[in-house]
Amino acid sequence: MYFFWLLRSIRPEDACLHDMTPRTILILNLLTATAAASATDDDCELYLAPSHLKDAASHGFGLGIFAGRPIHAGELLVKLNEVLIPLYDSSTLDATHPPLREYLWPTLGTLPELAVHTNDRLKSFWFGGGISSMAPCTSVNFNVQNNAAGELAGQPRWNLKEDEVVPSREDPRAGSYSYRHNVTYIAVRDVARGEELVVDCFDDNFDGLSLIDAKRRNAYTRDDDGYMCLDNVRSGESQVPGAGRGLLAARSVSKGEIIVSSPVVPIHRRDLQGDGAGKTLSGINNYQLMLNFVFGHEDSDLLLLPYGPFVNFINHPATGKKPNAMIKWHSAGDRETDVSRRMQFHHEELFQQYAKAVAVTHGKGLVIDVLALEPIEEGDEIYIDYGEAWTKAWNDHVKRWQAPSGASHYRTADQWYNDKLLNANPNIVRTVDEEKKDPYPENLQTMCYYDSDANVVSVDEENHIIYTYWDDDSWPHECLRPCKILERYPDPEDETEMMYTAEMLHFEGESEFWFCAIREGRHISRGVRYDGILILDKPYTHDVFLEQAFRHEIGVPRDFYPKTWLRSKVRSRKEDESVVRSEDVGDEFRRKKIGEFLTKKQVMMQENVKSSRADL
Ligand SMILES: C[S@@+](CC[C@H](N)C(=O)[O-])C[C@H]1O[C@@H](n2cnc3c(N)ncnc32)[C@H](O)[C@@H]1O
Repeated sequence: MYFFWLLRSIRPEDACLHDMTPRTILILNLLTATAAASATDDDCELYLAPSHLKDAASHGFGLGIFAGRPIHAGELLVKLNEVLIPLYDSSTLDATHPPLREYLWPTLGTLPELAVHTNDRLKSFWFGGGISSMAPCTSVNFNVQNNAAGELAGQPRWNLKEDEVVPSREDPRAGSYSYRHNVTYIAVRDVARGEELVVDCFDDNFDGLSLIDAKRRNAYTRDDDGYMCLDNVRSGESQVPGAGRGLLAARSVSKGEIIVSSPVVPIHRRDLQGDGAGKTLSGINNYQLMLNFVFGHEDSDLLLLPYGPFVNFINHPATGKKPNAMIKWHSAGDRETDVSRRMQFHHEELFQQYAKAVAVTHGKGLVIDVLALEPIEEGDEIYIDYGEAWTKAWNDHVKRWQAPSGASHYRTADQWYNDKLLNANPNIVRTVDEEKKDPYPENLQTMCYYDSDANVVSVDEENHIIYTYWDDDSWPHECLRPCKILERYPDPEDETEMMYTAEMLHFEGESEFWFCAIREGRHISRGVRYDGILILDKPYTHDVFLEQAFRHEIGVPRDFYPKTWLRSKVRSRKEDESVVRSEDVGDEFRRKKIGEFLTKKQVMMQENVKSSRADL
């Protein structure tokens, strides 16, 4: 049963992983960790370099992530463990299709527990730097797969490692960074040294054949154009009290050395603002949490989101401490390059464009370098100066902060699970009758996975339609909805386990066209196992939705932004005809088409719902 819990998010099509138990995966992880340790000093475990695939397959642009040593099937790429930034109710992103849209993933399917927080479940996304954003994706011939919050590799489902990373709701830091991290990938087959990482997605445009071609190419070496080793850093708990995670040096770095580099994706400031439609962005400054992770300047509407590995972890130093690093634009120097236009990763011509045009330019990368300002020892945290505007905003925020009512008792669902794991009998969910005597905290609700394809098995004496859906081979993880637990009884096949009867409930404002909408009648599921029931935060109750949560971009020095990007300059000058506009950028520079953001099954389900409603 426990094994099933761990494996439940593996889809049937992922045949190679199907054959592996979590135990096998764990053993493989241990074995491969040893292999990694024995790599020679010259080897860089993982590196960035111009992507062969994006060049060959007309599929995106710029840099890719490469294996500097062989990676074995089942190995978890723990090193590249990224912060997960959620975006909620982001209907504007759909309408304008900014470049950022191509770096986002749907929460439904992979992380439905994030989607259930908001009204519009199809408009909530997650962003992760590193592999999630840089690796090309394909539905065939991929070599790594998202580890969906740690489930595949036998890690705890709830991706909080240390409880103290989450601030108390009484603290002004509440909701100011993502509490979710540990976005990792697992190798689904052996990956050769020098091979580019390619992730699993539902994009059919890219058949993966070029991957075979790319595998034949020689591995890059440190001297090659665009090679950037990722071994200098790792993520870990920040040394700034209460600041969450931070970027730590994994080896000593000399003054003047480039610690890590990252491409950035341009975003228009309005794309992180609320459109007034949803409840999500109702705070004092009305911004998505993502604002706290982007670079920007108060005189510009152009924001830059770093999407390379590790860079989203960099903090501002604690009061009284100095930054030991700074960002600068990447420079390839005067070297002649034979890297093609598509593979080029730093398009300085964007400096000649207006902010408005840059913000809608798909596929032309810019790269920043993080430069050491002083010698940095292994284990030291790497800090950059977030700038005066940020520091003032932060200090004002701390002064203004008033803990919301009930803050001292507040626990997120993740924390609640962590507490619960410490107690006996963790696998019991309370029935409605038990809840009357022993309620769950007010901000939490019971939610059940639900299969809209479930078959009616009977109608009970009160005319309730009874469905059963539990099927170990096809985990119905697309649909998650509030439910109440009517009864609990021992599993007839294994008396040590419990089964549940649950009634599915409606979401507030649920659309009848949603493919997870409940069909007619009361929907009561029998035979639900513990794995099918989650205790989750009620919509809009999580710290990330706090009205007064801190929101401010990371400030760049004024001279870091070219004049064309600054608001005052644009206003005071007529548009220059020689300035390149976004229309000049062809479609071939788009990163990837993740199109509908729904899985194929979800699209089919949605169409079925619509056509069956139309027939009525
Ligand atoms: C780009 S993120 C850095 C990564 C972040 N620490 C995390 O765990 O996701 C920026 C956020 O980190 C926190 N932070 C960074 N430097 C800080 C500092 N000196 N003091 C307090 N909070 C800080 C703030 O919440 C800020 O909005």
